[in-house]
This record gives sequence, C-alpha cells and structure tokens, in this order.
Amino acid sequence: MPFEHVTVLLHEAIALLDIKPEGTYVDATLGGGGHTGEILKQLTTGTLYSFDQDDTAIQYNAEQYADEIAAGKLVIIHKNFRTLTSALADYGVTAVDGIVYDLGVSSVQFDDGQRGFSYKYDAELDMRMDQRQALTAKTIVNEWPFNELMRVLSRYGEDRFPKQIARKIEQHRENAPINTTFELVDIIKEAIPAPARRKGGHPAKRSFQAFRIAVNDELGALEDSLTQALELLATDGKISVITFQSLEDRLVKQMFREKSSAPELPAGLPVLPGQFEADYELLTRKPISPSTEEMAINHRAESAKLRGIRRK
Ligand SMILES: C[S@@+](CC[C@H](N)C(=O)[O-])C[C@H]1O[C@@H](n2cnc3c(N)ncnc32)[C@H](O)[C@@H]1O
Repeated sequence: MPFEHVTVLLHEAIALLDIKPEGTYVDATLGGGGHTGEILKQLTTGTLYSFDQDDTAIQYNAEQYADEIAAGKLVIIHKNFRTLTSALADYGVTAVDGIVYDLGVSSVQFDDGQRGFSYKYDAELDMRMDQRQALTAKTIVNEWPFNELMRVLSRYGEDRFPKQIARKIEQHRENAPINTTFELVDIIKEAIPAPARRKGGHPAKRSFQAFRIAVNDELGALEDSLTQALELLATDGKISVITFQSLEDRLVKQMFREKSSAPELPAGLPVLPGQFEADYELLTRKPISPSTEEMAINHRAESAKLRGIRRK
C-alpha cells in the first residue's frame, strides 16, 4: 500500500536545523519519512536516528530506506519519542546536532478506516498510534469515570459541552458497551444542544481529538521528550517542532520561552558578563506558518506552526 502522507513544512523545518553533513540528527516522528529523506540528502558521514511508535510507519520506511539503513546512515527506532535519551544511549549517542518533531498522526493513520482515529469511518474505538499499547479509546470511553471523561473532553478537546457529552456517554454505557466510532459520534450528537450542532465543523471533531490525545498521552510524551531533547543538544544544536493544535503549540512555546529567558539576577550582587545569560536562543520569535500555496494543496497544513530553538 502506498504511504500517502504529504509532509508539512518540509523545507522550513529542516532549514531551521541548518544541517551539518557530518552531524548526528534525530527525526522524532518518522511517519511517511518526508523529513527523514530531506535530512538524509544533506548528510555525508553523519547519522540520522528516526523514531516512530507505529508499526506501519516503521515497516514502510524500513523498505523505503533499506539502502541508507544498510549503509549505517539511518537507524530506525520503533519506540515512543518519550524514551529519547535512553533509546539513543543504546546506540552510544549522548549528544545530537538537531532534532525535528512533526507532531500528531499521519494521514495514513487518520485515513485508515480500521484505526478508529476518524469520525468519518466506522471502526472499533481504538485510536492507538502504537499497536502494542494496551490502552484504547474503547477502554477510556467505557471505563473511565465521569469526572475523568469530563476532564479529557474539556482539557484536550477544549469542548464546549464536556459535561453533557460525558453524561450521555455514562447513560449509554450503562445499557451496553460503546464499541465503535459511529456509536460514539451518535452519542456526541445527541449530547450537544441542537443549535450548537450546526456550528464550527463536525460536532464530534473536538471530542475525537480529546480522546486521541488521552489514548496516546500526546502532551505528556511531548513534554517528556522535549525536556530530554533540550538536554541532548550539543553546542549550536537545534530543535524544530511542527504542531497542529493550540495545546501542543502552547506547550512548545512555553518550554522554549522559559529555556531562552535569562535567569533572574540576584539583587545587589555584582554580575560578570555572560554569567546570567540563557543557554538557549529562540530561532523563531513568532511561529512560522505554511505558505498560502502549501495550505491550498494540503488542508492538513492549515493549522501547522513551526518553532525552533538553538543551544548556544
Ligand atoms: C505527522 S506524522 C510525521 C510525518 C513525517 N514527518 C513525514 O514527513 O512523513 C507523525 C508521526 O509521528 C508518530 N508519533 C507521534 N507521536 C509519537 C511518539 N510519542 N513517539 C513516536 N512516534 C510518534 C506517529 O505515529 C506518526 O507516524
């Protein structure tokens, strides 16, 4: 099956890394291998370590980049990127020159009717990026208590009706388990007041996003991984991150801002030059968005934002 994922901000994200041909790089989100391919083109004696937790992405790229893998130029790692430091240490890597993140799910995951990510296809409620993981959307929807459901819906979906949706889920699952995406869509539609149902896109969009983030602990994994990535950077090393929704973007923005701000000066003490400077600098004061041309040909690009940071 062809892996039909159109890479967003391909050149911009890699340009921010300013690749050294002999350097050590990480693609934290291999997917269809778009960013990986771009980095590989620029490496001579350097090495790229590419992570994905999804078996489909791993299999596809193992074939696509068989020559680079055989030559030792590319190492594919089938792990969650929250294990960044330990997974790289397994290969003797303790410092890197650049890391790229292109977050979320790929079009292949989203459009695979069997994976349960989309409200457009009827499937078992799954939503796992990592097929080896135990927790699925079905467990969350059927077993998590009302308060947890409400927290997930309001925090990760910024849903307008978290209480109503959580209540409706609770009522339905008392009678019979909620097994499929379409059953969940119907319950969400039932819970949302009629006038609101017609506004702001598909009524289940926000709730599906919320459950997907919870199943994959996307924000937790990102925070853990970025904390490690910042420490792994060598001097002049860079990170570029593409986000697709406001919660992720806020997290990246805050972490980068904190790292690139000078520590507070102790009152009254003499300060030596350079003593109280931040160790990192922002490469993007404002996030970079895709061009109107890119947005016109790829609707996934519409919400994308790219941020970068450099270790001094
Ligand atoms: C948007 S796609 C990346 C597309 C890729 N940059 C390209 O050009 O084809 C995101 C990929 O990252 C993977 N992914 C997301 N979160 C992950 C995590 N915490 N650990 C490992 N892989 C993750 C997903 O499985 C998916 O394949």
